Amino acid sequence: MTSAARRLYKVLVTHPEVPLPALEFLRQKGCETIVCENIPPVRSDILQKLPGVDAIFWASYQPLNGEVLDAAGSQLKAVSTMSSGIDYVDVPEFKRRQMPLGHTPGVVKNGVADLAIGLMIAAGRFFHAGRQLIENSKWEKERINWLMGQEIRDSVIGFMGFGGIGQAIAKRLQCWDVKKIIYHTRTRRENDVDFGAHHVTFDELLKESDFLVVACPLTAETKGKFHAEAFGKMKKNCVFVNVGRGGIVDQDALIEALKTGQIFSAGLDVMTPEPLPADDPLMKIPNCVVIPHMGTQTLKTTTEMAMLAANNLINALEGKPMVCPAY
Ligand SMILES: O=CC(=O)O
Repeated sequence: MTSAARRLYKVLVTHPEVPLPALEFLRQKGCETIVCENIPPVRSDILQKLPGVDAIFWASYQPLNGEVLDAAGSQLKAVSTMSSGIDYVDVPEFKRRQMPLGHTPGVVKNGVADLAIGLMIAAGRFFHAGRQLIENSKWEKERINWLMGQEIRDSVIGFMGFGGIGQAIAKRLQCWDVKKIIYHTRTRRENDVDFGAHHVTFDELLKESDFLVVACPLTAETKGKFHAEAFGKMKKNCVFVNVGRGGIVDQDALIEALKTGQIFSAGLDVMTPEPLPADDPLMKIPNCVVIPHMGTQTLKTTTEMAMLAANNLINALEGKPMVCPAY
């Protein structure tokens, strides 16, 4: 097909910071890109730019639902998020309309795994409490029994979820002299032997883990899964890390478990709400390390995510299956 005869697809990109290689790729493939200018994206602006587009590159955690699809119109052919988690997407509505939907799992695993290990260490070794003591001029001299943390060595590492992220963490831990790796998922992962990991029930996960890492998506099944009763079953030395989604945890119950010493400490990249207000009770707990949902925040990972989202769209526009369909 000559370039003159080639159909020019319009792609709305909802965020101006989408890495350039992805925009260049879309343009090379013959797409006109309409890039929203607001940071953070403004919904009314997105809705106003949507009519007539062929595809949507959704780089936002705002609800992606029927309103968006209606605003685009019947010529819309494909949507991809630039995220692994799609808890903000009305997937049943996409299914009902048979609208191709892509997302970007897989490529997020390395960035998130590095960060999860950082949180295991930061929470297990009281980075936040230590910093607070310095800030409050309470650095105690000549102490031995002070800020005593948990080591990863000789620990049972438990994963809630054992997909790409959990496995990337387990891979990194192979040289860490851990005692055992266990995980809970609905069904056993066939490749768990590659990581020396053992499938366990949810109760066993709670009762046996010295470090418990939440690395699963937020779904109807996982929502609020870590509640008071669950924290009550955990070991007192348990370091709880969440790189999944805040909604998987009953945050009040977590705060209580941390305050009462029911568990040892927590490291959270995700929480409720996001952004977390500075005066949230979570911020006042010394044995809790809180960081602002930055698991994928490296240039390498965000570029890979953007490229994957762009490839999802191009495939769908060319009538092929998306690289990573969300359903
Ligand atoms: O949280 C990050 C993602 O879902 O990609």
